[in-house]
Amino acid sequence: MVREHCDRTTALVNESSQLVLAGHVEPQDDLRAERKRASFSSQELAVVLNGGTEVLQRRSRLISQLQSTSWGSQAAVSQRCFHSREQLHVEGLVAQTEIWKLMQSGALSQQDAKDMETLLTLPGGLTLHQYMFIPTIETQGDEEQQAYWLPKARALEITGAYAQTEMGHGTFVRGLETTATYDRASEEFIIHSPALSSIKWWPGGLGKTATHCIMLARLIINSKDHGLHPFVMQIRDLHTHLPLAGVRVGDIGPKFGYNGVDNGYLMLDRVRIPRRAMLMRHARVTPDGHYFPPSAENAKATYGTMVAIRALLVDEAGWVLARATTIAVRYTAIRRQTSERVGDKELQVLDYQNLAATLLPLVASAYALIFMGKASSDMYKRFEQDRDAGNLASLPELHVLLAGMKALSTWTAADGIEACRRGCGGHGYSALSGLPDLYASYVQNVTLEGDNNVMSLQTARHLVKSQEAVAKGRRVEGSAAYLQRAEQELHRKCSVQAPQDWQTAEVLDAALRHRATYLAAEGHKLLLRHGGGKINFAGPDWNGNTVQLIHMAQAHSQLVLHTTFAQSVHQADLEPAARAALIKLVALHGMSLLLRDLQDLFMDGYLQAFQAQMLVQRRNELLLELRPDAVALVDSFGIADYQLNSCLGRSDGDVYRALLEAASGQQLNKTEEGPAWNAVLKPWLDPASRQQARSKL
Ligand SMILES: CCCCCCCCCCCCCCCCCC(=O)SCCNC(=O)CCNC(=O)[C@H](O)C(C)(C)COP(=O)(O)OP(=O)(O)OC[C@H]1O[C@@H](n2cnc3c(N)ncnc32)[C@H](O)[C@@H]1OP(=O)(O)O
Ligand SMILES: Cc1cc2nc3c(=O)[nH]c(=O)nc-3n(C[C@H](O)[C@H](O)[C@H](O)COP(=O)(O)OP(=O)(O)OC[C@H]3O[C@@H](n4cnc5c(N)ncnc54)[C@H](O)[C@@H]3O)c2cc1C
Repeated sequence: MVREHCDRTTALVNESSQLVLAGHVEPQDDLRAERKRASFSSQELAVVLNGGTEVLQRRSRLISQLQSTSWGSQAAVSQRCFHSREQLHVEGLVAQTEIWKLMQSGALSQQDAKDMETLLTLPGGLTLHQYMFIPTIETQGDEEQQAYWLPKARALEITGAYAQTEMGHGTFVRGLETTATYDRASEEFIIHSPALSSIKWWPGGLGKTATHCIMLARLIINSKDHGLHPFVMQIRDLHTHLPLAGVRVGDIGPKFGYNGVDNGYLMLDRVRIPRRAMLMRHARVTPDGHYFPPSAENAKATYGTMVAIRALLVDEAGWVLARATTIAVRYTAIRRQTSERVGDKELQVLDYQNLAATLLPLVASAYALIFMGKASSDMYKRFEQDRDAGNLASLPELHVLLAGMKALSTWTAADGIEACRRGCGGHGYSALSGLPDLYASYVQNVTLEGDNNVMSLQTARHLVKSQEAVAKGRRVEGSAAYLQRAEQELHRKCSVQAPQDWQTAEVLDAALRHRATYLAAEGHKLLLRHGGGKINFAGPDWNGNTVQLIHMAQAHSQLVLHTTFAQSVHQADLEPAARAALIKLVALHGMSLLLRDLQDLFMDGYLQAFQAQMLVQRRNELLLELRPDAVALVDSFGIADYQLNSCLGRSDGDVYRALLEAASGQQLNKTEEGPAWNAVLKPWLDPASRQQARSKL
């Protein structure tokens, strides 16, 4: 029936094709023309961005494999937006367990399995098992504990969640309330939720999937509180999947998006777990109740899994924004709207300056974040190697860099998806565009794994401390090392004399560096003034100035992001035409960052009005120069139609046919009269039924 309906509508469209206006252009022709006029080869750039031809080939192989399954077929993927929470939950788990099976049989490597899940973009109840439960045991369990838990977790004999956040506290980790009281007589911990606010609330997979969790609880021995520690805790029976005695567990209900995942709650009534359930790589409790705390440099070891995930989130942000911009740029290149006279060729909406000024800087941000993601994961890998050799010296720098970058990257990606959606007009509001779901399931990233404001304030704390160190004549290393020259920097003025000057890397770097230095110096001064010459990192001095401090951290992270982008393009193995386009993109990125907060550069007289006008002029010229490469730039992300799952973003540009087919094929169109006809509409609208009803009165 659905198929018939679809065929009929398509036939109608074909029949009426002789009636089209003279200026009509087929969308596919528009995309073909866009590709023809690009200045570089998107295939070659895609190889560089994705890390080699093998990566791209491997990905297409994985997509073919997915398409040959019932759970990963194109039809299954495109039907997802019509499904209920329960369906999505089961579908997510089917896909994850099937992928797990392939991995265990040796048909997929661990990396293949992760990539397959990314391609499928169907999060499930096992995501936290992979990304937080297993890694926490790997990094915080001792050898014996790893040998006991990891084989079971990897074989999926148990499944885990990461239970840290509680109803009353997510941000303030030190304030969590669940207790783990040691009972020396039985050599057990008693895990208990002492208040409503202490109920674990939010952990992914905890609601209906997990049999176990990493339980973050305060360790109490002989009434002494030793603060937060991780425990591996069983919550469900392995035969029946029912909660164990003393455990109340469930799903927290529908969310803004991400609804296939069973984020859960967990309430514990004095549940006993063995002493060796406490992960003891860093801190230990002996059978007779002696506590050995972690060494000073491992003091923040309990926070380790969060740092790892923040690195992943930075890596993910650029690719998510790449998906959104691919959809929006391709669509706005085929979408034509308005001509002076009816019947003339209408303009591609991407040629309106307002759209180019929205979308092209977002394309630049996606590139910047992809390069930043690579740099962050390289940095994290180096830290892992050092950590495994017992050296944690790089953790403080890694934490402050990733905290600020997690905030900047997820804010940029989330806001960018929504801007892409709006840029697509009415069709952007349709779920068939792929953008509403992408936004709804992505925007959580500005909150989870450390709310972005809070993360920015961690970076701000470090910047203020660095300013303090410089003032006291101490050296500052790492990403804030530029503050070493704050004194000289604050006397500098912008050197721009002509619009073209804004294009040079030195000028843009200098302006972004000046802005970050100025804001750090101002933030430092502000806190000194409020503290009467002393800096307080808590209390009213700090809490009453967080707007300025967050802004300061953002300026710092933007500087790091931009310089990493510029350096990465400089070092990348690119053909000359692609390099030329990317150099322009780097410039657009820097200019867009400056234009967003231009007032900062006026505050201390760094910039003059004529220089600001030149910046706007040069940015506008750059939009025109980059416009012919817009489609090639998004094609270069190399994102397959399968993964885009969007009627608007499809690579052949056949958008309108795709919309019609997807709309007419859906469940609500299963019957011509619609599901409400018989019971609801018919008694009102059908004259015979009305007559019958009246005669019964
Ligand atoms: C194509 C690629 C795509 C790949 C696909 C990948 C897809 C990704 C998939 C990922 C799936 C995972 C989904 C994740 C789901 C969400 C899970 C959660 O939310 S779980 C729940 C997540 N929950 C959260 O994130 C909670 C957020 N809250 C917190 O993290 C903390 O409470 C706090 C950091 C805000 C404060 O902590 P507090 O203890 O009060 O600390 P103070 O402020 O007093 O500062 C004292 C000192 O400590 C220092 N320091 C601090 N942290 C760290 C660290 N980590 N380390 C080192 N140091 C650290 C700090 O710098 C300072 O140093 P100094 O200045 O003295 O030298
Ligand atoms: C989809 C999703 C999945 C999640 N998955 C997990 C999981 O698997 N495991 C888990 O343990 N947790 C999980 N969480 C919880 C998540 O980590 C927390 O929601 C997050 O850390 C924010 O904490 P909160 O909710 O307490 O926000 P709050 O801290 O209550 O934030 C409320 C507001 O107050 C502001 N604020 C709070 N403190 C400060 C401060 N010190 N300074 C300035 N502003 C402040 C914030 O910026 C925010 O605007 C998940 C959350 C979501 C949304």
